[in-house]
Amino acid sequence: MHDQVIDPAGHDAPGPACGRPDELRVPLPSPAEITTLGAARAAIDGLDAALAVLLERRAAVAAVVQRLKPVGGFAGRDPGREREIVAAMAERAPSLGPERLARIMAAVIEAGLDAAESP
Ligand SMILES: C=C(O[C@@H]1C=C(C(=O)O)C=C[C@H]1O)C(=O)O
Repeated sequence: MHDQVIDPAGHDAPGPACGRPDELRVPLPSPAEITTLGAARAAIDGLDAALAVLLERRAAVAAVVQRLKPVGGFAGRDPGREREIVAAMAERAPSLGPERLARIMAAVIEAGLDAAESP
């Protein structure tokens, strides 16, 4: 279904391949090639492992932005910037579309701001 995956923590569970601490390589499973429930769940577990790494790193970078902006945190929330982010993501994920991505990214952004304020 997809390439061998190397778990950086050395566990058996599927995980993103991290060749270096600053690099993440993820095999993208092909939905059309998945034919069993177990394979589908294994594919989701691999994707979720990569998402977790990306979400944690995104929150850490968003926390840097909060320290650099004149007004950070929830008080400095920037709806225009958030719309730009969603529009750019909608180009890469057209099947999700801007409305669903806006909901997803609102949750991601709020969780990141929350983590920055209460680490
Ligand atoms: C990171 C920023 O601060 C907030 C958080 C954002 C994010 O997590 O992407 C985007 C806009 C702001 O609401 C920013 O202004 O760029």
